Formats: sequence, structure tokens, C-alpha cells
Amino acid sequence: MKKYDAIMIGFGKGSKTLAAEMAKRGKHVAMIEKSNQMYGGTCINEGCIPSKSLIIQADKNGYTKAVENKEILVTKLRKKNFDKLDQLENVDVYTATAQFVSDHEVHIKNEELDEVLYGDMLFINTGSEPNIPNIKGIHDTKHVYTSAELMKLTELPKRLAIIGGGYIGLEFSSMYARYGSKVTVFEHGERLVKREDKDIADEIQKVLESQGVAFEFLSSVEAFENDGEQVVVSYKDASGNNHRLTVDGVLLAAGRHANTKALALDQAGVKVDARGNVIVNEHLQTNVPHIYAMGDVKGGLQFTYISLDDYRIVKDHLFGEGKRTTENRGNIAYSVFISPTFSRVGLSEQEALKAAHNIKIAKMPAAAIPRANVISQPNGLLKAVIDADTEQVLGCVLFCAESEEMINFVALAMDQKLPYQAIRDHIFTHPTMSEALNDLFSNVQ
Ligand SMILES: Cc1cc2nc3c(=O)[nH]c(=O)nc-3n(C[C@H](O)[C@H](O)[C@H](O)COP(=O)(O)OP(=O)(O)OC[C@H]3O[C@@H](n4cnc5c(N)ncnc54)[C@H](O)[C@@H]3O)c2cc1C
Ligand SMILES: NC(=O)c1ccc[n+]([C@@H]2O[C@H](COP(=O)([O-])OP(=O)(O)OC[C@H]3O[C@@H](n4cnc5c(N)ncnc54)[C@H](O)[C@@H]3O)[C@@H](O)[C@H]2O)c1
Repeated sequence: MKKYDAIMIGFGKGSKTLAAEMAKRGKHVAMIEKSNQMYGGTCINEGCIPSKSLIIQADKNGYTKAVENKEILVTKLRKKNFDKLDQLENVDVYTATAQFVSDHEVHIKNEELDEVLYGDMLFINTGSEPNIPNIKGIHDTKHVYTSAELMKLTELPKRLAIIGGGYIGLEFSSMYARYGSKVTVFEHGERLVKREDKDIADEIQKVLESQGVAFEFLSSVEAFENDGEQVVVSYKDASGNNHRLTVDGVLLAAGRHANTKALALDQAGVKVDARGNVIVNEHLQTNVPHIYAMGDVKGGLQFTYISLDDYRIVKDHLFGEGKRTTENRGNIAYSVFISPTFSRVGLSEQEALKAAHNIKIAKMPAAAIPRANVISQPNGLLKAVIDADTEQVLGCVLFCAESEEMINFVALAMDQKLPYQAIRDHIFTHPTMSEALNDLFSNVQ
């Protein structure tokens, strides 16, 4: 039996970074990835990179050309990810499905390979997979896609139904509408992005509707069936009335759950919670201390940069002082890449009030930003929540072009506990979107 210091299960962001780090420290590492189309994990192959490539091209290229360019990019990055680990003397990359045999042994299997590896330490980084809602006909209707499948289509679906108005639902509705699809989003909830304040959600809805996206809130999709190559979506609207909508494709965007199915975690004694997420402590150890879990598989926020930060936590636990934990990693910002981008960090107004903070609010329309007009992207709204007692920023929402860059500056200011005046008076370059933060934080009331 081959013995390793560390076995990584799943080629995700956390494990690939940790594998390189451990190899550098002289450890022998096995990286096990089940698919030769997934080196680098979901982000590179099916998530962030392909979706953002298509989103960025939506205002430049036709759909078929954009898909072609996206495939070229993804193929290049996949190979780069593979080579980066494969070339390391101390790392063996296995393309095989991994399954625990015991808390130190992993069975790896593919068409040619069938063996058991031993690891002193093991790291679960198998990511998440899409939820498949319980809708009649969902398994045997053609042209019903996950996000990964939809992005592989070379022809634009002229009419697209999207099930779920979360991250993927929003990004794909904005993107496909801009390529020319007629998009209808079906959402269980009563409005978009229920974690956000209503003024922000309304503004997002208004902008997406202006791009041609239609929404069915409080709707219930009941069945899919084919009519030739078309899909007929049967649903109840908010008032309980029955409707049928004919489309060319359906995107399932109803959330994602931990991918543990093939792992046989029970053979290693690793515990999962009621939702199937691997249970970890603040250092990312499972209940079996030499088995760790990183990224989506442990539940919580599903972002590539969380998986990367999980690597930092594990590295610090193994080789540092163990001070960095899931409890102290600071304010975590996020961006939803609709057009313009929606970005947020910290508390919303509603959350701050609920937590009994004494608050002040600052708001401004994106149209007031010189650069937003220069780049012809005047849509959107900016909002900040300030603690009236400490003058620190409690939260900030930037729904404007380039907010995916700006939000990181605000997150850093929050982590550093700067008073809002530090942002108000900071000298920004001109003409940039960031300089709008001077104006936003001058509007504190
Ligand atoms: C459409 C879409 C867009 C997204 N956009 C963004 C974005 O813009 N920004 C952002 O931060 N996040 C985004 N995300 C989320 C992000 O992709 C994930 O949070 C991130 O990739 C999770 O990484 P991970 O390290 O947990 O594992 P993953 O990258 O998911 O890697 C897990 C790997 O494990 C392999 N595997 C699974 N089971 C086994 C097994 N038994 N044996 C061997 N291998 C196995 C899988 O094949 C996979 O390659 C997006 C997700 C999607 C779907
Ligand atoms: N920009 C980014 O960082 C980015 C982009 C895309 C995806 N992601 C990650 O991928 C994950 C998955 O995204 P997602 O959009 O699938 O999940 P999500 O959890 O963000 O949203 C799912 C939505 O589907 C709705 N829903 C569930 N079942 C439904 C049904 N049967 N009918 C109608 N609506 C239904 C829910 O109410 C919810 O609004 C996210 O948690 C996110 O972390 C991140």
C-alpha cells in the first residue's frame, strides 16, 4: 500500500493550494480528483471562471463565439492547474474517485486503477453539487440543465426559464438576457435577495427588468414536459393560478449541497450535520482530528475565496500558531456579477437595527458618479450603514459598475475598524468608481 503524509480528496481551491504548500515542506502528497475535466475544481471548470468569462463577453461577443472563447480559457486553466501540481516531485495526482475505507485509508478507482492509499492526514475538499428540486418530469425532460450544462450549450436558448433567484439565478438571468434570451425567473420567495434591504432588492429588480428579465415571485413550478424540442413549464403564480410557459431551456439554480455521496464517510467515522455538511471545528478538523474538511463540503458560505482561506486556517494549524480560525477571519464581502455588479460586506440596515445598533445611513445613486457616466453605466445604488456611537462602518452595499473591486477596500477599512471619516477623506485617483466612496461617506445622516 502506498503511504502518504497527506491525501487530498478533490482538486478544490483549498486542497490544491495546501498540496503545493505541503510538498514545499517536504511532505509526500496524493491529490485525488475524480474527473479529468475538473483539475482546479468547480471554480475553474464549472463555476466562477466560465460564468464570468461569459458575463464579461455579453456586451462584446455573440453567444456562440463567447462560449468558444470560454472553452479555450477553461481548457488552458485546467491544464495549468494540473501541471502545477503534477510537476512537483512530492505530489502524485490520481484521476480517480476516492472512497474512505478507514480513517487512514482511501480506496481510489477508475477504469485502470483500483488500489488503496494510506494517509497520515486526510483533507476532504470535494465541493458541492446542484440541488435537483422535486418537480414532476425533471429527470426525463430534455433541455433542463444545471449551470455547468447550460454553459456548454453552443446555441443560445431563445427563451430560458430559471428556477431560483439566488446567486446563479441572478447572474445567469442578467447574462442570458444580455445575450438576447427572453428570461423568466421563478422564485419561491416573495422578492429577490431576501438578505438585502428592500430598497436594494427593488433597485436590483428594476435594473434586471429593464434588461428584459421577468420574475415570478411566490411561484411554484410543478412540472416540466417536452413539446418537441421545447420545454413546457407548468407553474402556479403568487395568487395560485395555473400557467404554462413554453421555453427552449430551463436552468436549475435552486442552491447547492455538500458533495459527499461517493466518500463513504461513515467508514472513516466522519460526522455530517442534518444537511449533509461535514462537521468541522474552528481549525477545520472533523471529529476525526487527522481528517480535515475545506470549502463547500463543510457548509456555510460557498465561495472560492472561502476555500482559499480554509487553506490558510489549516496551514496555520499545522505549521503556524493556530491563531487563524473560522471565527476570526474578518468581514467577508461578496459580489453578484449582474450588470452592474452588486457587492456587499457586513450588516444591512435591517440587520443592524435588529442587532440594536444605533445607526446612521448614507446613500447615493450610481448616476452621481462621474466615471459611471463616462463608462455609460449609470444604474444602481450605493448604501452604507454606520454605527452612530463608534463611527465605524457596520455594512456597505455597492450596486454599481466595478463594485467587485471597490468592496474589498471597504472590507479592509471595516476589518481595521477605521472610522467612516477615513474613507470619506481618503484621496482616491480620478476618474474612478472608488472615488464615489468619498461622496457616499459624506452623505452620512
Ligand atoms: C455557476 C457558478 C458560479 C460561481 N461563481 C462564483 C464566483 O464568482 N465567485 C466565487 O467566489 N464563487 C463562485 N462560485 C462558487 C465556487 O465555485 C465554489 O464555492 C468553489 O469552487 C468551491 O470550491 P471547493 O474548494 O469547495 O471545491 P471544488 O472546487 O468544488 O472542488 C471539488 C472537487 O472534488 C472532486 N470530487 C468530488 N467528489 C470526489 C471524490 N469522491 N473523489 C475524487 N474527487 C472528487 C470534484 O470533481 C471537484 O473537482 C460559483 C459556483 C457556480 C456553480
Ligand atoms: N458571484 C458569486 O460569488 C457566485 C455566483 C454564483 C454562485 N455562487 C455560489 O453558488 C451557490 C449556489 O447558487 P444558487 O443560486 O444555486 O443558490 P442560492 O442558495 O444562492 O439560491 C437558490 C434560490 O433558489 C430558490 N429556490 C429553491 N428551490 C426553488 C424552487 N423549487 N422553485 C423556485 N425557487 C427555488 C431559493 O429561494 C433561493 O432564492 C451560492 O450559494 C453561491 O455561494 C457564487
